[in-house]
Amino acid sequence: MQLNDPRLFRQLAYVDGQWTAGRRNHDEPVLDPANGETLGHCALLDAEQITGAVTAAERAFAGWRALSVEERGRLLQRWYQLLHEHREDLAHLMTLEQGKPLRDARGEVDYGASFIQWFAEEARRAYGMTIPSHIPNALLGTLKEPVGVSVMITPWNFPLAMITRKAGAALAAGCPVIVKPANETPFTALALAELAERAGIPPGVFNVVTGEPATVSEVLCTDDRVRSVSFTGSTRVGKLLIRQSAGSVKRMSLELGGNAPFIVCEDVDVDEAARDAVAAKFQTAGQDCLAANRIFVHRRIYDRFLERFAVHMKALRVGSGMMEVDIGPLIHRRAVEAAQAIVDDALEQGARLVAGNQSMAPGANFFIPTLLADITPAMRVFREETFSPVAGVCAFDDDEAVVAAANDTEYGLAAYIYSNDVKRIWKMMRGLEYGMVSVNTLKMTGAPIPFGGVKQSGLGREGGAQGLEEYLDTKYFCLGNMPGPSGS
Ligand SMILES: NC(=O)c1ccc[n+]([C@@H]2O[C@H](COP(=O)([O-])OP(=O)(O)OC[C@H]3O[C@@H](n4cnc5c(N)ncnc54)[C@H](O)[C@@H]3O)[C@@H](O)[C@H]2O)c1
Ligand SMILES: N[C@@H](CC=O)C(=O)O
Repeated sequence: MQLNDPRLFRQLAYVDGQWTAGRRNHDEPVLDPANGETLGHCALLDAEQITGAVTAAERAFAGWRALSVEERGRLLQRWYQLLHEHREDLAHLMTLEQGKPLRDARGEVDYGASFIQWFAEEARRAYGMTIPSHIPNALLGTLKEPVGVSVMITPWNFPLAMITRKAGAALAAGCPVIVKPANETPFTALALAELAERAGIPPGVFNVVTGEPATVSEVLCTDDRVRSVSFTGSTRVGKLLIRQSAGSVKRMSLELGGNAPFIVCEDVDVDEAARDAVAAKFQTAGQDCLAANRIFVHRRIYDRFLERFAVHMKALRVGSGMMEVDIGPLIHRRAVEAAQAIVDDALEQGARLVAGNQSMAPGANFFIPTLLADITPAMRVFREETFSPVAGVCAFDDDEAVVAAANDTEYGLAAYIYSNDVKRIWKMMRGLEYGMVSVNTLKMTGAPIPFGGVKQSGLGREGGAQGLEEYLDTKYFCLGNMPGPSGS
């Protein structure tokens, strides 16, 4: 692997400041999704080694929480700077293991780094409060304290930002962290560990464990010393982690699947809306929790929208992320088969194939952008998060009906509205059962905003002031029998 700094390519787990192999060198290959070649191996730690990571984090907790916010902030700022200095290497590692175009990978390094900087500053504002006393001669108030050892289980689609959005907050709050990245994309996470070490983050404070997912989660979610579990991934695995963590009643933050509606009203510029819908659908090859999954278009502009959508979609270049492309490979062959099954199901049930010819795919893991018109709620493309470059579009006539159709899902992460009528936008926005609604723009995320969903899309928020709260407990205090006036 050609990196400017070869030491960023780590194949061992990082526990208590030590690069750690699996017992008997137990490991598994990590493949380049663009060509199936082996990039390297990730260590498979056993249950005892995972427990060792909890012990290390628990040991490191006292020292880390005792640092002033300025000292923790300085270390995090140094980590942030190192991410920028090594932006090109991090982006290369990410493209190789995840497949996304290099341009997008660079964007993710910037996006991911921004969370570290944000939380390094935001930790200064972890204010408690004083409470006007109802008890004579007492002083009442609250303090914010770090929750303790925090576990982060993250997906392969955003191998860097899904870690830093959690770890930036937890570390800033004073919590030690154990990250379990997806086995498809461990190298970006391990490079983050290398840079955390160089930034001076002490041993045991930032750990990256790799292993068989079910074993790792079982050990971490059932260990009493782990006080918080933050997970980004599928709703299926999220539910499993809730069950595993129930026995020890942990704090849980869950960023789960989405099934985003993209609603286009008839008063918009049709070409611009179609261009944005294409971008919202095909970002990260459709493997994005914010991807427009169901596109609802007012009947008056339906045909023209489909025509413009197809034009913009066909302009997307598909190929290895190392080349000048817009869409890289899907993460593995199973994802290609799943996308094809969703297309087949829709066609069998009467959807219209407007564009998309899978015979043009440049390799086994690639899926050619596909446009299906006239989709209905009976189809999988409507009900499921497709997580692939398959776009499903249908027409609507009435605002109330389209909001009801958009809400007809167990998910509630993000929704999009395109219109120029402010009263109509407001009414729709209030009616949509989603954690995030983006109006006339695709760009809605960033470090200062509370990212998260409702319904089965998750619990809690990441980013913004709310993101820090996920790693803080509120301690109430009552100082009784104090001199002086009370209740003021
Ligand atoms: N809401 C968000 O912010 C957000 C962001 C990114 C991805 N996602 C969601 O993530 C999903 C895609 O990611 P994915 O395929 O990596 O999800 P996934 O649930 O399969 O995997 C996520 C993580 O869980 C681990 N895991 C898998 N099976 C497990 C098991 N049986 N026990 C314990 N851990 C297990 C994986 O190794 C990985 O680290 C999509 O549903 C997407 O919407 C959500
Ligand atoms: N695109 C999302 C991640 C979802 O997959 C983000 O911006 O955080």
